[in-house]
Amino acid sequence: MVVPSPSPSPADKVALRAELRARRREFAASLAPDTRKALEAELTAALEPLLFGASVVAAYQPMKDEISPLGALARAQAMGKDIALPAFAARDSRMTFRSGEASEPGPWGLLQPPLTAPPRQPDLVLLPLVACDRAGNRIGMGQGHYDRALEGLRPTARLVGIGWDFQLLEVAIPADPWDQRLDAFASPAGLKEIARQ
Ligand SMILES: Nc1nc2c(c(=O)[nH]1)N(C=O)[C@@H](CNc1ccc(C(=O)N[C@@H](CCC(=O)O)C(=O)O)cc1)CN2
Ligand SMILES: Nc1ncnc2c1ncn2[C@@H]1O[C@H](COP(=O)(O)OP(=O)(O)OP(=O)(O)O)[C@@H](O)[C@H]1O
Repeated sequence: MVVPSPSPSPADKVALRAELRARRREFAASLAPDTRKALEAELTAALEPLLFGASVVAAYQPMKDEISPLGALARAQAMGKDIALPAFAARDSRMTFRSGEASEPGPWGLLQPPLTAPPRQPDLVLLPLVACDRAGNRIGMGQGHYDRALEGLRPTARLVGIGWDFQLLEVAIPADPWDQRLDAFASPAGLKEIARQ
């Protein structure tokens, strides 16, 4: 008898993270620079309508395999919005969002605003991700940085996961109790709103 496969168990989150990180690495390595630029421009276009309604837009300094949200951030800045980026005092400290240029090396290998820059409460957060599913469950880098930082921002902040098209999975991602669900996923293919359950 063929038994339909159940949704993945929590252990599968670890396996999915490893698998999708590998896919992200291979995909990014396969992109010619012009192709990558064109895909990132499509992402900016997909995000633009969301920027108008926001006051404070948070994004991230991309790692080499991640799609860049910096085009959208530049658009937001040109519209006169406040922009913010993640910052950490130390590897084990809580992530905060701060305004200012990503000018200082951070403890996780990413440039960040100086810790003297003012903290911000974004109402639109563009989140990096390894993968997400159609219900808005997200797999990140596995440190819980966003889950913790976003706790206090709900329900006002809109959470939009950002990725290459294939990072939106058809399989369900097992949700942990602390996981913050996404409101939408944006990629070069466009913006997909997540239906509220
Ligand atoms: N571009 C980007 N910025 C981000 C995140 C992210 O996923 N992507 N984060 C999401 O929460 C936060 C930072 N969290 C991170 C958690 C783990 C690793 C990490 O494991 N990086 C390396 C190892 C480098 C190291 O250990 O110093 C790796 O890729 O293996 C990086 C960032 C905030 N900023
Ligand atoms: N709100 C929270 N309070 C306390 N611990 C938390 C909270 N959110 C996450 N954690 C801890 O962080 C760890 C990693 O969580 P998870 O695997 O969901 O990270 P992630 O969403 O993939 O990573 P990131 O947000 O950094 O990209 C979990 O083991 C959990 O114990």
